[in-house]
Amino acid sequence: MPTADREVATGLPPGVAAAREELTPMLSQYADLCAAHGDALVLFQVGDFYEAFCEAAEVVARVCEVTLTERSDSTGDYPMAGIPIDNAAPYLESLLDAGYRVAVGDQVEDAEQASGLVDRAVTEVITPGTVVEDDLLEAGTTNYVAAVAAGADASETADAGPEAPVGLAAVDVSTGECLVTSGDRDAVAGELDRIAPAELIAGPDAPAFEPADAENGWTVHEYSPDVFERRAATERLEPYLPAPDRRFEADAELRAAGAVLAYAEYTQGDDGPLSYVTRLRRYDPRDRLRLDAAAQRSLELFENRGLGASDTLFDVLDETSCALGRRCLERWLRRPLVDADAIRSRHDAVGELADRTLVREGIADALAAAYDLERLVGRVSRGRADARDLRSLHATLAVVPELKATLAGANAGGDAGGDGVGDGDAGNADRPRTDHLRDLRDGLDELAEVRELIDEAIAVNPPPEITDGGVIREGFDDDLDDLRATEREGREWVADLEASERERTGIDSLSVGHNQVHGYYIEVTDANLDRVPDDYRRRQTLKNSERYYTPELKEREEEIVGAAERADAMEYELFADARERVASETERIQGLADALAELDALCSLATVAVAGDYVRPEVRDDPDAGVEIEGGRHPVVERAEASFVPNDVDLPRGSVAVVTGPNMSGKSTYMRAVALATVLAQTGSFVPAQAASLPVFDRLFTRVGASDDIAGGQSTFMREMSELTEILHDAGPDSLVLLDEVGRGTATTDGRAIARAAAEFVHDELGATALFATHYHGLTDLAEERERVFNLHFTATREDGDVTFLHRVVPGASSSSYGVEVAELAGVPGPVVERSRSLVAGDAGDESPDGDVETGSDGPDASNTPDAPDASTGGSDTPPGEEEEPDDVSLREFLAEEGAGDDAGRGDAVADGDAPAPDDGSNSDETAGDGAGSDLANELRDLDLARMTPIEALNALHDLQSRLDDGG
Ligand SMILES: Nc1ncnc2c1ncn2[C@@H]1O[C@H](COP(=O)(O)OP(=O)(O)OP(=O)(O)O)[C@@H](O)[C@H]1O
Repeated sequence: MPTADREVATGLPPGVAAAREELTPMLSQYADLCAAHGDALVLFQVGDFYEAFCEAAEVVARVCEVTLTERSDSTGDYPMAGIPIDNAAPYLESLLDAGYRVAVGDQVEDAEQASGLVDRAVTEVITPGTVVEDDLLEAGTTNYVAAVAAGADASETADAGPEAPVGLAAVDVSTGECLVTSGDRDAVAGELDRIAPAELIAGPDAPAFEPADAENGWTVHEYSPDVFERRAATERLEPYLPAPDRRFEADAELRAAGAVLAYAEYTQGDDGPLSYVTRLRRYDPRDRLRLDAAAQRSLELFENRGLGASDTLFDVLDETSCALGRRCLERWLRRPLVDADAIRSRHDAVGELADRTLVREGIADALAAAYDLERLVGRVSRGRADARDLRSLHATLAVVPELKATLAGANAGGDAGGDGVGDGDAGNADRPRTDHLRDLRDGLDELAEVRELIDEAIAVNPPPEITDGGVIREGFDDDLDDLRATEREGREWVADLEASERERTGIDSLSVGHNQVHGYYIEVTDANLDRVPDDYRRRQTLKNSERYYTPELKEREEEIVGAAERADAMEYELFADARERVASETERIQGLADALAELDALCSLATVAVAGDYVRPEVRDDPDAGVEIEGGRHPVVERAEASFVPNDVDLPRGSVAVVTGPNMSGKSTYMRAVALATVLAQTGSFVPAQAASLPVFDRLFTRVGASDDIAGGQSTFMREMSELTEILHDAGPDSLVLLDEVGRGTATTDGRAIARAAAEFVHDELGATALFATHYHGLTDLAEERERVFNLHFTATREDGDVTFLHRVVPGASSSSYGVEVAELAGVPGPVVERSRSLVAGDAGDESPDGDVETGSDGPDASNTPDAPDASTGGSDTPPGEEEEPDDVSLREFLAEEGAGDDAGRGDAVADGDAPAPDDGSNSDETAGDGAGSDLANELRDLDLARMTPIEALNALHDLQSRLDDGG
């Protein structure tokens, strides 16, 4: 979240306020704008610069790193700082990053035409959530401002608790997209996480919503509470949709929608309704797979947390050709579907595009020429588009006939063979294969009249300015052509003048020129002045020459200048008129933008499916359907791992798979791969597997190891527990739950008890389908006690002390965590590793022999699969919570963790395998040795590792180790 630079208040700078009586007219105008925009920093146009004065100037100078100058006038001396208008974007970005809203005070009349002070007005308030400038917006992303509002009985809402309805509305001011929904506090919090607005304005009685990720979250801004009033909101919405009070289910929705549009209008210069906001889409969060911020983060959908490969799922999926498609794909991935037919329909289209290589490539090539239609049409209807924008719009419209033809080819082609992908362009039947693509093709609006209008009206390579002429194409308007012809002929006449005057006067060095101040002139050197004709009038005297004009030249000049000026003005009018005519088709252009975006997103999914060898999942909407995947892979990790090992998944509905195995063996990767397959399938994508049959889940929960906050100690555990709380409250039979190392943020005994109780609750009470990775091997005996709990584990082999991870999942429970080996692999110093080994040996006795653990006597019982749930497990015999963990296990836990990094070591499991650890006290003393060693052992025992940060623990360990080396 931007750090608001709040040392100096926005609005009227104190220095300007103090001198209010003595201000010059210009500063007085500045003061008025500041006073009217008390929540913003006003940038005030003075010629080619945006200026700020007094304390505001100091802010601009500091934040934008520009020079602070001093201005003197009748007001006195005061600071001033400015940024160039031509290159304002980076400076505006710095101000936004520093937490400011910027009110742009533009000159709104031509300085040359103004009699006296130039009129200025705030034309736009730039805020993080409402920027529309391309330079400040990332291509292909959405940028929302959102509003949250309480319902009609607002005064009661604050006390009404978390169940009271909250309205949420979000608008992307650059494209006009507007979403409206409502739900209880938790549902709205989840939606906010998903929408990820850049800015949030909250109604007077709305609950406070904090972003889950403070770094990338939204800025909360205060805004006038009046706009949240029911009547004000209704009036605000009327220009956007008829009878708004009847269109919204919840009163809170109406208020949120009215408020967010009030704010959006305010930031766009308060010029009335935003004509390009043509659709307010109401939706119910339950119509989409609910993925809260924790799930989005832990599955690394959009943000890489540096735990594995460097990409995100979105990076893997994004093969889009244009910004429209990229934004659409992002929306899809943030909001996967829950309607099985809609999912299948997307799969149909992806399948067809995957099969038709030439068609797919043709579409991708065509779309690569498409500009960001949504943002273009936004600029057109805001009256901000220039001639180049209209040309970009034309280039994008020109793509449509080509796309239609290409798609016609797709539909005319035959079936290339089942659900396999990338089978080529075989066959020639003339029946459309998928309704989805056929509908898309039929819906592509060519907007031929708009395309023709732009083509006829706008010059092919227009200049950036629309006021200086050159933007209207010749032949579009006869009057304009006449004026341009007059101008051209005049210039040609002037061009010929030099030769004719030389001939007439006999002065070979005579020249004809032009400058801004004096216009056209005839220049004669002093040596030839005696030959100057009588009709020459002196215009200017230079050092060695004189400049003249003739009455005819003057007349011609006036003709040229007059024609040029009138032509420029006329061009502007013609341009504005053309722009308005295009703007009147905003809704159709937005419809086309939607279709192009969808086509691009589908093509992207198809390209990824072919390149990544994905398969179309069977989507089952019967309530008993479970997850069945053959040869499943993790779509992101497989790109970084040259030899990724595919694994099968057989997770019946409502079952809980307890996944054990060594550190680094692939447990988390496996569990995430299952969740990602669900997300991909419900997004409409194929999945990385040989075969997959998947149910439609309505919510996906993740609670993944407390590994990302190493200094957090207690608070990390608190967060872990509050995430767990949410799952245990909200998950149900249609939820998929991933629990990864629940309980590891606290002391082993407590953690283990919590893990077990949570697993039991998920199974007994929630009936959710769950994967539960743990190093608490005792949990595996749940499989014996609960009908739908079964064990899976990951294998490793150990030869000559070297551990090899096979990354292969097999039924049954695991025996060892290999925490010490992982610590060694990670480079923990030899003496510490050796000492750990001897401690492990002391604990485990002879029960964890070296060698292949997969098939050894302490290996898992392969029969304990969902098909054979009654088989025995390899888990501990002692129920968790009842067994006192030997104290030195905590040391090993720490060693493994420190050594293997965040995702690796969870060493508690070393003593937690099949073989129960020997009883505590005596063993610890024994392994620690006599004398100094036993003192050290006592000190070790007394360390309260659960309350230490890893760094503190490492220091303590280092100290003990040095004393051991020194003989105590
Ligand atoms: N199926 C696989 N094929 C190849 N490599 C894999 C596979 N699964 C995981 N890996 C590799 O092993 C690493 C560790 O995997 P992962 O984090 O899933 O292990 P883990 O068992 O959850 O570890 P820990 O218990 O220490 O958290 C991954 O980063 C990846 O590089």
